[in-house]
Amino acid sequence: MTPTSPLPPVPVTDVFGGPAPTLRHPGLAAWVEEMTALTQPDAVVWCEGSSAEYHRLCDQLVDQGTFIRLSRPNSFLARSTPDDVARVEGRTFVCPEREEDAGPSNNWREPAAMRAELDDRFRGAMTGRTLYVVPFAMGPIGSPLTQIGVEITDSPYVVVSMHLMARVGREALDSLGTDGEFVRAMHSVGRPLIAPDGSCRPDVPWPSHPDKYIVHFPQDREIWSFGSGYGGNALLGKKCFALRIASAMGRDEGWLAEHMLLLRMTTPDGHDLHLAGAFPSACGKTNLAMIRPTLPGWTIRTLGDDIVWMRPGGPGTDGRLRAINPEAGFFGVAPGTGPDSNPVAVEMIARDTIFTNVALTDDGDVWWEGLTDQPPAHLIDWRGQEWTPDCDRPAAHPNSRFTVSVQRCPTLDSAWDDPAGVPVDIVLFGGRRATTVPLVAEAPTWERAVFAGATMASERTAAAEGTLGQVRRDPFAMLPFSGYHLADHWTHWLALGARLGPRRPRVFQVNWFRRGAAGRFLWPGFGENSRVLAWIADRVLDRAEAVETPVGLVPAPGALDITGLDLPPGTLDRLLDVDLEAWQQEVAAVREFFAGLGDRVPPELTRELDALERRLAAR
Ligand SMILES: Nc1nc2c(ncn2[C@@H]2O[C@H](COP(=O)(O)OP(=O)(O)OP(=O)(O)O)[C@@H](O)[C@H]2O)c(=O)[nH]1
Ligand SMILES: O=C([O-])CC(=O)C(=O)O
Ligand SMILES: [Mn+2]
Repeated sequence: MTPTSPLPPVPVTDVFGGPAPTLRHPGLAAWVEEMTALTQPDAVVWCEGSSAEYHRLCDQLVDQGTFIRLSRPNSFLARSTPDDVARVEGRTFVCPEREEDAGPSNNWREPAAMRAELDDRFRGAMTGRTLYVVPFAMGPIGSPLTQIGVEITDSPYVVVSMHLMARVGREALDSLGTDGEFVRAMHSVGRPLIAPDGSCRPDVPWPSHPDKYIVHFPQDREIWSFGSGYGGNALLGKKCFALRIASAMGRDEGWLAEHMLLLRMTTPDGHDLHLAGAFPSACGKTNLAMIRPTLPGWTIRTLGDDIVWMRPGGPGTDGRLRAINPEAGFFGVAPGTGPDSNPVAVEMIARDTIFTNVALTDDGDVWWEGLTDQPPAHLIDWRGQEWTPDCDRPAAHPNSRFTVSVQRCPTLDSAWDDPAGVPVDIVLFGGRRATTVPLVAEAPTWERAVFAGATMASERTAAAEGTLGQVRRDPFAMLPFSGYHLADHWTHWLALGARLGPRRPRVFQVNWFRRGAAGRFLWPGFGENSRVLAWIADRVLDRAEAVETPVGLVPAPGALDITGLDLPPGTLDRLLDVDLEAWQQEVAAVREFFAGLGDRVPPELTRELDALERRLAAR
């Protein structure tokens, strides 16, 4: 090695070149210094989360070609490179000390070996760039459920996205005090502007690196993300912290971090019920969270669309599960979002929104499949290429997204920022299944509820790399997001149910995606899902009829309100049908799945599987 002269001091400022905030937390200061020495940026900028900071960085992103300013107010389009459009599950690692604690669903490496590899990747990774320090809170400041994180990143796109998705800045920093605990979230796009031979190279609109690493050390509450600028890989408050790290914290501390939407529904006679629903990626959480009910008299208010943290209420509460949405923004799927399917979202994203990988119209606005029935005659597609309707390719990437603050949501519930959270009355498990799973079924016991969550399966979507349409087991919609062994997660749910006793939420399985012979969806979905929610609410309020099936309680004839729906005769029967042969195959698939998880599967769930098999045989 050639001897190196000591590095010149790196300027440390705020985003305008003014003084950085005075820091009272020596542990945080030391970590930032250590990361600066490792990655060798030209400058260090501390973020305070102000709107002036947001606008400054957006202007900078426009200047450097990452953002295109749109005609809708204060909105921007970013186009990623074609190899950086979704989460990379194959390059995502969960690295506790012992491999068996990560479980077979997670990629694992021995932590010291992984740290050495990351050290190599991050050494000098930010040369020529600015290192941003982004303190953020997940959850309302001052809530017992809230956790603090600090993301270090060399991507201003990530900084502005974090502004929208989390509570960034001063308050988060202050709530750390002098020695508060925080999650260390280290991110680099992995494209230094000074090559190893010392030569400079120009920046590109979407810097990234072909070898990506999304690494979690749950025991150290630490995340290292390298090579990607895409949402789930780079906005580290979201999947990495609020699900993978937080689920491990919850296991240790008796709470839950789940891939769920959160809403409040009010019945026509004024009952308020809170619902938390787990659906895999791109299976309808955002849509359900913002549903505009077609049934008269029902109101839905939005609390969250992707992540819920919940714990049994502490002293002075009613002992039920209390839930918060730890995020402060929505990172939603664009395709399929239109005035008919999700009018609330369409209104929400009319301004102040960052779009990624959608198409650009000739008048400087955005378009994607499903926004309008007829596509515009000419577009620039998500790759920046000319597009006309006769092109044989989508104009927007199937996983193109909008990023927007919750404040823009027209149906936002007033309690979304309540430090106490909301009580959970109902838990929903949903998936995308063309066959087998009925439109709705209630789990009659807690064991059967946990069994329903543990055996969820769904067709693969564009939200992650992989083959679309293939059915895979996705327990609790957490397969790609659990920070520990999946089967331990089920044990945790069983224990929590025992602790809650009669204050447990009621649990229902739903499937909006069952298809008929012609391959078309049998159920109209979207706003019409309010009919299913109404039956669920009335079950909880003890005023809706159900009939038993081997797979749970389904609406009795006439109990699900379908008045005014244009359903061909027999459709509801097919939607609620329990196909014995399909369920026998399901039992076999679950048995194989359980076998792959070894002896960590709780015996309660193996007993439930046997019981299901017996109920099917008895039919
Ligand atoms: N047929 C049908 N499609 C739906 C329904 N709800 C949502 N979708 C479609 O499913 C896709 C994903 O919906 P989202 O609500 O964005 O899914 P999500 O679970 O929030 O996705 P992530 O943000 O990846 O976690 C969109 O293309 C929707 O149009 C429904 O009730 N019926
Ligand atoms: O995390 C992401 O990239 C988007 C998302 O919500 C999911 O995939 O569930
Ligand atoms: Mn999601």
